[in-house]
Parts: sequence; C-alpha cells; structure tokens
Amino acid sequence: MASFPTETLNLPPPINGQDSTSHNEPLQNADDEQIQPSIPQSTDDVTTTAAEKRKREDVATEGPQSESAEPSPSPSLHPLHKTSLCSYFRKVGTCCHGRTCRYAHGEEELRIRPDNTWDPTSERAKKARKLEDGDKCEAKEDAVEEVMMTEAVVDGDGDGDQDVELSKCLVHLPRKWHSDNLKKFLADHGILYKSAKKKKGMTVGFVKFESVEQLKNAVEELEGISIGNKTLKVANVVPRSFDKNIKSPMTLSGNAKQASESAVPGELAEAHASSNGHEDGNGNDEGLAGDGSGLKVKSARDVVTPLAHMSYSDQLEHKKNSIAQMLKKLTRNARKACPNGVSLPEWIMKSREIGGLPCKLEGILGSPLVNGYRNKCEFSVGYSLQAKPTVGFMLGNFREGVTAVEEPVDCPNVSEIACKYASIFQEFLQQSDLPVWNRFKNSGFWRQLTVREGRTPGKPLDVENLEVNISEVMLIVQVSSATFDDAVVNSEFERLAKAFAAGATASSPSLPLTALVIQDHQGVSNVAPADAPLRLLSIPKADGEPEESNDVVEARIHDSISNLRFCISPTAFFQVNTLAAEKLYSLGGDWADLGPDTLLFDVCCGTGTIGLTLAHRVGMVIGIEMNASAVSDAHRNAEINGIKNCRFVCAKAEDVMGSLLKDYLNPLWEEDEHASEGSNKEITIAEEKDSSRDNVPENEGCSGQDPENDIADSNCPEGSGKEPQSQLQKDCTSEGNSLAQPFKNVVAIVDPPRGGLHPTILGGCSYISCNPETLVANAIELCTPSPDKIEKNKDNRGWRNMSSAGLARHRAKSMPISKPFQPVKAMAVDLFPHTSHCEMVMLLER
Ligand SMILES: C[S@@+](CC[C@H](N)C(=O)[O-])C[C@H]1O[C@@H](n2cnc3c(N)ncnc32)[C@H](O)[C@@H]1O
Repeated sequence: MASFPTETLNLPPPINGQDSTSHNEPLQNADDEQIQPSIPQSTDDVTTTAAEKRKREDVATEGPQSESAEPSPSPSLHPLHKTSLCSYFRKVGTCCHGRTCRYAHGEEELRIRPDNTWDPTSERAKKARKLEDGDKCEAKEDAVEEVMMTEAVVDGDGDGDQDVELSKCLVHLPRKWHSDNLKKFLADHGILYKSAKKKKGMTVGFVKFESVEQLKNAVEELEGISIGNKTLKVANVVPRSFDKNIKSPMTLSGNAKQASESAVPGELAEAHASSNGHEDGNGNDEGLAGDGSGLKVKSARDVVTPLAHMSYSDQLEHKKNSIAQMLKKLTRNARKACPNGVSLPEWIMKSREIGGLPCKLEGILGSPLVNGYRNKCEFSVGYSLQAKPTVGFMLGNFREGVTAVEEPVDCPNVSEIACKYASIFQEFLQQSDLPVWNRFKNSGFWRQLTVREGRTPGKPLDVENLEVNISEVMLIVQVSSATFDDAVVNSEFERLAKAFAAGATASSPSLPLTALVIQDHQGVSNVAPADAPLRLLSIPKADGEPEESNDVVEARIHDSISNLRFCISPTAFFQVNTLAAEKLYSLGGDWADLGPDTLLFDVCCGTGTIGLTLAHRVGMVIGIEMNASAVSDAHRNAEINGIKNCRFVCAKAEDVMGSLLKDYLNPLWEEDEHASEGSNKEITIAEEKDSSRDNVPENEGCSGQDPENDIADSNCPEGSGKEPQSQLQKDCTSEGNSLAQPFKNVVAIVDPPRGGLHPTILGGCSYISCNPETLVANAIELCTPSPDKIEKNKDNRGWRNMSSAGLARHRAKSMPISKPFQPVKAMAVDLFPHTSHCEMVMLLER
C-alpha cells in the first residue's frame, strides 16, 4: 500500500486554526493506523475494555458545554482514536471490528481531535461551519453600511448637493422588491418622502425626502426594523458633487506615488491614502479609509489586489493552504456520494493518511513576474465617489448598491502601460459630449476600456523595465450606441482615436498602439457576448492623418509562449499572465505522460495555446473551443508556427466530445475493448477563485462568456466536429498519427471557464484539468464510483441553492456507468499574484 508521508506534502500550518482535517495529525504510518481491512481482526480484550472505557468517557463528556473541556485520551489510546467516523459503519450500519474499531461508530462515539476540530464529515463539523459562515455573513452585513456608496442614482432635479443631503439608502431590503414594494413599505410605516426607488435584484433602495424633518423621522422610524431575517440599515448616499474643472489626479506615468503626490487636495486624496495605508504590511484594518463624508470605503487596490499587503511568499503559503482545503472537499464529497453497497475507492481510504487530501499536493509554483504581470486589463467606466467620470475598478458589488469606480492607483497587478491608457481615456471622458454608463439607469454611452498587450517572441525579458517588453497593444472600448445619433458618435470616435494616438506619442517612452476596436454592447452587465459587434477604428499618425483604411489593418495582437507565436483577436481568451501560463502548460504536459502514441484533447482550447505548445510531444492534438474567433486564431497559430498535427473544432465541448471520442477511439476498441482502460488521463487545470466575482477587475481565467448562450455552430468557421469519420481522417493526415496508426494513450487537458464543464463531457474519457472549485466539482463526478443502477435525475429543483460540491454529488448519481478516475497528484500554480485567485493542475487517472 503506498503511503504519503506528511513531510512530503509541504503543507503550511493551519491558518487561524481553521484547518479542520489536521494534516499534521500523527497518522501517516499506514501500517500503524490500519484503514478498515476487509478481513476481521482478532478481538483484543484489553483494547475492547479500553475502547469501552473511552466510549463511556466520551458519552459523559459530550454536549455543547463539554466540547472545549474534552479530557485527554487515555495514554494507551492513540490520540486520534475515534476522532474520525468509520465509513463502513456509516454505509452499512455495521463494521467487522465492532467495538475495537479505531473509528467512531456514529456521531455519539466521535471524539474531538487534538487540534480542537471535529471530523469534517460529521454533523458537529457541519454545525460549526454553519455557525462560522453565519458569523462571516453578519460581519459582512455590518460592513455594508460602512462601504455604502453609489453613483448618481437619485434623479437630480437641479438641487445639486441638496439632492444628496436629503437622500438616504435603505440597506438589506429583499432582493425581489421593486420600487412599488418599497413605496408600500414606507407608507405602511407612515414615512413621508419625495421619491423612492428600488431595483429588483439589488439589496438597497434609495429614498429622497422633502425636508430635513422628513429625513430625520424616517431614520428614527426605519433604522433597525426587521424585514424577514434581516435588519434594515439606513446609510448615506454617495457621491458628493464633482467639480468638472478639476483635472484627473492620475499622472501619465501611471506611477502610484506620483499619482498620489499630484492628487488635488480635497479630491481623491483620501482614496490614495487608503492604498498607502497598507504599506506598513498591516492588513487588519481591511484597508478601510474615509472618503471625507464620514463613510468608510475601500480603495481600488484593496478590492482588486486584496493580498497585496502580504509578502509574496506569504501569499503563496496562503494560496497553497486554501487549495489544500479545496482539495479536501473532493475527498469529503466523493465519500458522501459513494453509492450504498459500493466500496469506497482506495484513494479515499488512503486520504486519512494525508490529512484528508485526495492525493498529494505537490506544492505551489510562483509567478515569474509578481508586479505588473497582467497582459489584459478591463477598466470599468463610471463615476468616482466624487461623481467624476472615471476609468478604473468598481469598488464593490452592484447588487449592494456599490457602483463607484476608482482609478487603478497602486494596484500592483496592473501594468504601467494599462494605467497610462486608462488615464488617457479618463482625460478624454472629462471632455466628451457623450455620457458615461450609469449602471442603475442602464443608460449612457462609454462603458469599458480593455487594454491587451503582446510581446515579440525570442526577446529576452527585461524584468527591470517591463514596459520595453511590450511590442503591441490593442485597445477595446465598449460603448452602448443604440440611442445616440450616428454623426455625433462617429465624430466622438474620431476624437477618441486622436486622443489615444496623441497620448501614446506624448508618453515617454511612447506607447505601442497596434489596434483600436469599438465593441457595441447594449446589455445590463459589461460582459458582452462573443458576437457583440466590433468596429475597427483607424489610428491617426502623429501628424494627425489617418494611418490606413479599416480593411487593411487587422484587429489582432501577438504574444509568445514557449517560443511559439500566438495571434490573439479582440474577444479571444488568452491567459492574463503569459510567463506563469508557460509554467502551467508545461507542468500539465509533463504530468500527462505524453508521447508519439498520444492523442491529446485540448478541451476549451481558446487560441490553441495548450495543444500547440505540447503538439511536438504527441501524435495528434484535437482542440475544442466554442468561440469562433478563438478557433480561427488557433488555426492561424498552428499555421504561423508550422504545426501540422493539430485539428481545431468550433463547438461546445459537451456537444462534440462524445462523437469525437467515438470516431477516434473506435478502431482501438475494435482491436481490444480494454485498450483505452488504464491509459486514459485527465489533467484538470483549475483556477481557484473568490466567490465575490464582482470585485474582480475582469477575466482572470476565462472569457466570462456564458457558455450556454454564445456561438451557434453555424457561426463557426470550422466544422462542428460532427463530420463523418472520413472527414476526420482527412483532417489529420499530417506528419503525426492518424486513425490508420491508432493512439495508445488518450489524454484530455481540460481548461474550462469559471463555471466548469458540462457534465456530459465528463463521462467520456480520462482527463487532466484547471479552476479549484469547479475542478473539485468536476472531479467529484469523475472520481465517484458509479452506482449499480443509474438514477434518473428527475428532481433538480433547488439546484440554485446547492453548493457546487452538492450539485456535483447530485449529478454523480446520474453519470453514465464507468470506471471512476482517481486523483493522482495536484499542484497549485499562481497566475494571479496579489489576488486570491490561483490555478491548479490535477492529474486524474484510471
Ligand atoms: C479558461 S479559458 C482557456 C483557454 C485556453 N485553454 C488557454 O489556456 O488559453 C476557457 C475557454 O473555454 C471556452 N469555452 C467555454 N465553454 C465552453 C464549452 N462549453 N465548450 C468549448 N469551449 C468552451 C471559452 O470560450 C474559453 O476560450
């Protein structure tokens, strides 16, 4: 039996004592702590007596009041005796060891662990987790009042500042309420007011009063009232008024220090101060700072790079620890989902030896670049706390009424070039005749600026001066043009192109500007569908003349990974940290055990990066991707790099995976129906994420597109993947393997979007994959043994309220019967320094 000594896990100590499965428990020695052998052991009278005594002690000391006063175990017993539930007993209600079993037979026998935690699968642990989550929620709710701020949501009637002074936000209202519900609620409580507004989906409403008296009465009456299980809070309305004549405090250098030095007194000074507040490394105050109105607000730096106050080595330790916690979920949930009457897989049994982990966590790879590493930044356009049109990051969650946007000052993940372009655009907006987007009213014109950067392959990296590494820049400006006059719009675009060109030239050194694209999008959120109309603008030359006609210039930039050149179109996904992505892909390749006999599926391949960088190590690559322009980039990338053993299919993976597998593997199955068994691997590359996505600046890990609603097959430049086999054979008659020369090894590298993969892909073959939470959910489905009979998932009601792991357990019951995968090893790779996100590679085999 393979053992996994704890030393090799290289796990950090528990943070805040939260490590519930105590990886440091002295249980490594598999021979010493035998895991439920199938042959009954002889009963040892002495042990029985001790166990009975122990049990009596346990029963006597149980109950809430005794939990902390747990007596130390008898010296003759292992300190972990009965601190974990017996899975055999749980499944079948009996266990061959009877009372001598070292594991607890039921909750009553369970003892608290030496580190003061309960077996994470026990009811007590669940209760503790719930209480803890409740505390966190309460703390968050209390904080809401502190960070309350909104853009100009109260309709102005010309009173300017008075509008704001006579207005209040009501916080913790039911999401389903709209304005009428709010008005009725106010009337029921006898509140007099001028206007009341509430948008469905938000937890805040806005009330304007006629007089200070009305306002005072309302505050007295409403503050603290219970609505459902929430307590109503009354908060101030932000922003305060902004003087249009005051220029942006952000300097063209984008340098945070210079920016805060140049801040105009009384303007954004406090916001900058809050960023600097973290420089002492003390993150205890959560970076809250005043905005001058008595409210406490977070800075863009706090929101976008919440770990920036920690040293990078501490960040890596922190991420590795949270990945370990995430992995333990896989063990717990696969154990729970294991069907009755089916033995637990060996990896679950062995997990006890490695602190509950499903497999060895090999450690964490750091990012080669820690600052300014992002090659793509999406800046929102909105109002700052002072109501100034601003290009930067939103300070919070729209549902909670936070729409304020602050400049990307002192955000260490943002590149200097991106900061400079944000600043140029912000300057332009101050003078523009067209309005910035108002999220509350869903109206306005300017919505978002995306800055994408590319590098030339083969050039050694200058780490001291990152800007010089960037040779190409694409700017994508998102607008909502539907209600605006074409002539006005066109003239604004012309001015915009001039402003960018002039700003780029004036900067020192001058900034690359390769393509300027307008994306027209009418939707409520800034996440545009992949087919949102794009328009390429001409970039004027320095002397003011337009450079080329639209037909000649292409909206594409290039970057390089592993010395290959990649062409990237405006909406195609490309990892935002190119150098760290290179590490991630090569790790995936190393683990996948690739060779000339390997057929590699690059599932969710984007521009083909994973498949193309590994193509020289396999017989053939098949990339599957639903975004048509990414697929066309992938084709072009294969071509410009002279790679011939790749094929790219434009389709949803769940629609074509089954038929592709059938087409490519059938010849194998005909020869030997077990040929594919044991040689299949899945490598999952997963991104760990924070649940509060709204705070994240933009696509860290995926395009943000809704996989269900995007491109139809008919839009695809290439085949849908449903071609007859003869067509497939024709496609892969390159130097690599073809169907005539069967592949002995099938590997899928799965790099899904944030939402994970559609479950129907998972039943097909073995995989490698990357997003810790969705990976864990997918892995639960892949690694849980099949039941004897598949259940039809008739009742899917309530799935919205389920955790991703709960949903995966539910789905696992209806997966096609197949041999389960087993987790072999995992490694975290940090692509996102200073944020809480992290990628993970996991090898699953069967
Ligand atoms: C995280 S990105 C990874 C891209 C690529 N592997 C890379 O590293 O550059 C996920 C990709 O999956 C694509 N995608 C999302 N859902 C999909 C689906 N159901 N089928 C195929 N592709 C999908 C997205 O368009 C996006 O390009």
